[in-house]
Amino acid sequence: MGNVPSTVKHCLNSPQLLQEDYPWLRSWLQHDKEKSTAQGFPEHVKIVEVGPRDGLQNEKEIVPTEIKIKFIDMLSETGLSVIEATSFVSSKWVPQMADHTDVLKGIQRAPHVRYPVLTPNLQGFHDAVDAGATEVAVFGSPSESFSRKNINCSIEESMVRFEEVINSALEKHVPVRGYVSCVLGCPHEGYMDPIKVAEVARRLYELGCYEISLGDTIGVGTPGSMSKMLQSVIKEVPPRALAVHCHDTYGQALANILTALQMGVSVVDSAVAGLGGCPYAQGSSGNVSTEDVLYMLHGMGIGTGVSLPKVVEAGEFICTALHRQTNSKVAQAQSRTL
Ligand SMILES: CC(C)(COP(=O)([O-])OP(=O)([O-])OC[C@H]1O[C@@H](n2cnc3c(N)ncnc32)[C@H](O)[C@@H]1OP(=O)([O-])[O-])[C@@H](O)C(=O)NCCC(=O)NCCSC(=O)C[C@@](C)(O)CC(=O)[O-]
Repeated sequence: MGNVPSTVKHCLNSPQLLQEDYPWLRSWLQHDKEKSTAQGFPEHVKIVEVGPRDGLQNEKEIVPTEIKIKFIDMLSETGLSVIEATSFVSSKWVPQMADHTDVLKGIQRAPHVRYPVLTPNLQGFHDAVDAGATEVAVFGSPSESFSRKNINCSIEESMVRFEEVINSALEKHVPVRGYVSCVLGCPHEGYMDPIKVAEVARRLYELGCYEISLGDTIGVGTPGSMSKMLQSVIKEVPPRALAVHCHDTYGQALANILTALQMGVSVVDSAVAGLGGCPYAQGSSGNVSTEDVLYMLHGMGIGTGVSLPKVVEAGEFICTALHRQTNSKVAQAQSRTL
């Protein structure tokens, strides 16, 4: 094994799926004849790619619209089934998303891909539908302070707005996803009571959101706090309707995701190259990188339908455009190895 690059040595027990990503690994990989999905984990995980929205919304320099469009078009070729494209929020609040209509109209929609967009209120919802959105997401928080800082209203006011959006959306047969931010900690209030998290998740679910994404917005969670929070949320919302959305500020994201998968969650939000951060959550770093999530899942024999090499390519494209190094460990390892 002397000539085997160190990044590859780590893969020696990895199963079939990782070999499909990287045929050049095949000669080094031990062939495990048995079905190698790790026990207690789902066989398939849906990845929700949030790079074009959560990944870019906090970028100081405005990313040209054509770069965003090309980025999304590249992601559409990777096998991803959901790519969050942009957000219909106030351009005074988030200037980076001001080109939402042009982005949504400019992308080449692949038939197997859904392109949800964020809509905090009815104005955003109507603008989104006029621009061609066929799926939207509302975003709330169990933290009163974060709600006011992020969407300029109290939790109760936000629920009224979300109900309006959800009712209008359902009338038009537009599915709505619900985010709950700061589920493992808030930049303003610190510890978040899992009961409060569960309450907001339940309300969004009861209002008609088909899926609730639980966001560790500032990436402070650990497998312990993730497990405690999920135990509480699962009492109110079934795990099949839950997703986890982990930022990687403290390097805990993959461990937190693994914990969620063991508890029955099978939808994971991530951003190519680990881009991202919330403009109203100081100190938050990027999302967990899609490349790293795919590498872990495929290495465990869990299917995603997504091509890791194509995602790495999309990551290289956007990092070049942003004049930035990737945050993905897998992409970094690839560039050292190849
Ligand atoms: C929610 C608002 C719009 C309320 O903004 P507001 O200022 O309170 O709204 P308002 O109703 O008082 O209206 C004031 C002005 O905003 C306009 N306005 C009103 N609504 C819209 C709209 N939808 N789109 C465009 N413009 C809008 C409205 O037309 C008016 O314009 P003016 O008359 O002054 O010219 C504002 O606070 C906002 O845009 N916030 C930005 C929130 C945001 O995008 N945050 C980041 C995403 S959330 C996140 O990152 C967390 C998440 C989801 O990723 C999960 C995680 O990581 O954990």
